[in-house]
Amino acid sequence: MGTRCEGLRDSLSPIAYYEEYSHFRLDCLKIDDNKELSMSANEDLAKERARCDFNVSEITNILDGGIERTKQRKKIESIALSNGKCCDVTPEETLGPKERYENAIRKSCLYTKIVKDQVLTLTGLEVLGSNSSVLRRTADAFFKDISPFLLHLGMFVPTIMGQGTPEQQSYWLPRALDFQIIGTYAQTELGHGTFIRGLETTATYDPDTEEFVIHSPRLTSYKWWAGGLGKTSNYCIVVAQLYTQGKCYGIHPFIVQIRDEDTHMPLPGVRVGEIGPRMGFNTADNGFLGFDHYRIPRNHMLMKNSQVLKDGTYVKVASHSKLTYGTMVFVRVMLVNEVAFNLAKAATIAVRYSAVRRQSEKISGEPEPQIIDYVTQQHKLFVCIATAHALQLSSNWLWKTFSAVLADMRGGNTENLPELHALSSCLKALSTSDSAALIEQCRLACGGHGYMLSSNLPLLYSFVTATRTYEGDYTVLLLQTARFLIKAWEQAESGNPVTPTVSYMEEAVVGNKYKWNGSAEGIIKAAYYVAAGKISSSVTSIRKRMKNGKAFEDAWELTGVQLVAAAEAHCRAVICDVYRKETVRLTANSSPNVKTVMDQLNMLYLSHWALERTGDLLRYTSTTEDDIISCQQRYEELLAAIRPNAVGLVDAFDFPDEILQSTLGAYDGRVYERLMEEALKSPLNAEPVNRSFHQYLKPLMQGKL
Ligand SMILES: CCCCCCCC/C=C\CCCCCCCCCC(=O)SCCNC(=O)CCNC(=O)[C@H](O)C(C)(C)COP(=O)(O)OP(=O)(O)OC[C@H]1O[C@@H](n2cnc3c(N)ncnc32)[C@H](O)[C@@H]1OP(=O)(O)O
Ligand SMILES: Cc1cc2nc3c(=O)[nH]c(=O)nc-3n(C[C@H](O)[C@H](O)[C@H](O)COP(=O)(O)OP(=O)(O)OC[C@H]3O[C@@H](n4cnc5c(N)ncnc54)[C@H](O)[C@@H]3O)c2cc1C
Repeated sequence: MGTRCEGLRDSLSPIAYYEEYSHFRLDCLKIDDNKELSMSANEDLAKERARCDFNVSEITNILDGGIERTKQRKKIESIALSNGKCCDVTPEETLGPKERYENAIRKSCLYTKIVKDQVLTLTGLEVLGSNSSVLRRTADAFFKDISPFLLHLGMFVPTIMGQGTPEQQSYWLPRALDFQIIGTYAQTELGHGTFIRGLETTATYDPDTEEFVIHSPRLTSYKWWAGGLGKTSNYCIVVAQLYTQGKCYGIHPFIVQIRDEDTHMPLPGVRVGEIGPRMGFNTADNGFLGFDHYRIPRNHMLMKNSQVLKDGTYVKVASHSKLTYGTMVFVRVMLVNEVAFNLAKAATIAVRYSAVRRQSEKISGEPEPQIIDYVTQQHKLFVCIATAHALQLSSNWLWKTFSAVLADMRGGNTENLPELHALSSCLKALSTSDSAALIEQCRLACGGHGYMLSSNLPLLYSFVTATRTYEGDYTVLLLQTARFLIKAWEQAESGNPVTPTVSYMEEAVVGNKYKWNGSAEGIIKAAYYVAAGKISSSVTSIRKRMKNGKAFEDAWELTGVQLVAAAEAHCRAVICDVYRKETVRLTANSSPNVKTVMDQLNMLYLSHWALERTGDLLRYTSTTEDDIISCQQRYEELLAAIRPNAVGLVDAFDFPDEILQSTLGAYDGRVYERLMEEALKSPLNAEPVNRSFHQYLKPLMQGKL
């Protein structure tokens, strides 16, 4: 579909290509076969690029984290994409489930080999650290859906790094990084996903043989969901309840071999398979796994945070009881980046398409406008670009926070872990929820063609909507943040110091109402006051319920709706704040027009959320109706100001066509030609008459059924 993919079939024009594969003439489709489908780029998009008034690559560099990082990313992308083998001649989505999986494995091996042979030599292990988002982004040129290797690199390897002792790491990591073994992360069970203390798989230590006995006592204890588990992995991290010397010590991670390294057959005592079709992730062989008194060596328990000695003595090493949850915190941090990237893709597709698509008449008899010229379309799309920026910059900031807390923890200081947990939980919840909703908005903004799988918007949605659930459900994670906020509020009330991300509480506990001021800083402050107001209301409700005789747990449960809203408001204020500060910092030395357009996007995001939350502003601050009216007016002015630069802004995300994989979003804007080219690849078009005609239709139509 992209330029390099076309190279695969360079010698054939689209029509000749179709005829070659379809065995019948295109006149059946009433296309004049003397005319080639247009190969030239769309003129409207060319005009959009000509009118863009800022230097596109400057914004690309900002989003990448600097010019050197852009160069590095482009180098990695060009290595991976240069051989053209990433493309499928037959669209992935037209294959049956088995063929899709096999094709995904073929491409995963191909991509892995490119990474091992060419990318690693360039970057070293950095490719799995600060460059992992580049690796992830480039992988999308190979997979429209998900690679079965995602969990290997995304969770298996990070768990060994985060939970293994140095000896365990030096044994397992070289094998895993060289793909001599492939693993996944099997935590969730049929019966429990959220409440991990309730997991039922057991790991019982037997000092006589110095082994753990892994067992699934009942159906609900079967592991369920792990990506790459069904058919691909031969090892996995199993999270199980640890029993030793007759006592249960709670859940712990174990490395478990599930398949023979040579034959790939499941080992005796292991029952493993794939869980069946799902809304997305259909190339990721998500699996189930059960154990029948299956034995593993003692040193296969990951022992960085706690150990079982040879005689069965349990030793707690870690200074914080939740360090075993470390991989989840890491992945939540990574996911903010992941969804920012997917939203940027959707925005690129929808904005480019909206510049190409013409529909209706603004003024009777006048030429049909580009749909991007409707203010309602701008309202749907520009917030998507702004949110992609907001989440990308918040994700960089969160990554820095995560790295700092990790460094502290290496020195034994876990003081900042609760704040990191609260932040990563709410940022994961909001970023995934916002991105899923906005990707769907992009699909709707593309009308009927957005519904085509070849637009790539449905697949992007089905992937991103899952991120709202996995790695901690939206509501559940916001309730975790709420626990932290309520405690912080009580600290602030009693005059004790609070941590940086909740320092706004110190001023807000006094109870004054904030007077609205429409500047960026004013909106951010108002957002913090809304958060404080909601936290305060939640505290009041809990206290009232307890005064009326409820236990704390019941009062908390009954206040759940308010608590989720409070955590949401807190997180929104943090995103607004970080997005503003990072925009100002990162554009300090930018050219004036880049500064202006980045500021406009930032103001658009802030005004958008102020308008979305007018009820809250009226309730928790001294905002008046006139303030809301002027905010609305400013918002509409921003839509108009951003409009000429919209295509430039999505070009700045710098997605090669191979990564976008979209008929609607390709750089040259040949939307209609690409839609037809893809339609012609449908297996149903491979023959002029389908056999069902003879088998069913004809007998029905002739009354012979
Ligand atoms: C070829 C391909 C190339 C690809 C390139 C690869 C690059 C990879 C890059 C990135 C992509 C990554 C993609 C990965 C895909 C992942 C797929 C999905 C995987 C999964 O879903 S795995 C399963 C995840 N499961 C969950 O998240 C479960 C959610 N539940 C929980 O986390 C917990 O049960 C709970 C937090 C809800 C509750 O825990 P519980 O023990 O019951 O605790 P509480 O009693 O509620 O709280 C006690 C106390 O502890 C605090 N606390 C809880 N959790 C943490 C924590 N993690 N850290 C610190 N503190 C924690 C809690 O707040 C309480 O504190 P308090 O008492 O209030 O002070
Ligand atoms: C595509 C995909 C891939 C996945 N990959 C993996 C993987 O590789 N490895 C792995 O181990 N797992 C994986 N999972 C599982 C995933 O982590 C869980 O599904 C997720 O954590 C949610 O848990 P659950 O399914 O038990 O939902 P539930 O907890 O049953 O949630 C159902 C509803 O109940 C609500 N709820 C639950 N508890 C509470 C509460 N305390 N308070 C208020 N409301 C509550 C939730 O908000 C939700 O609305 C994957 C899931 C998906 C969809």
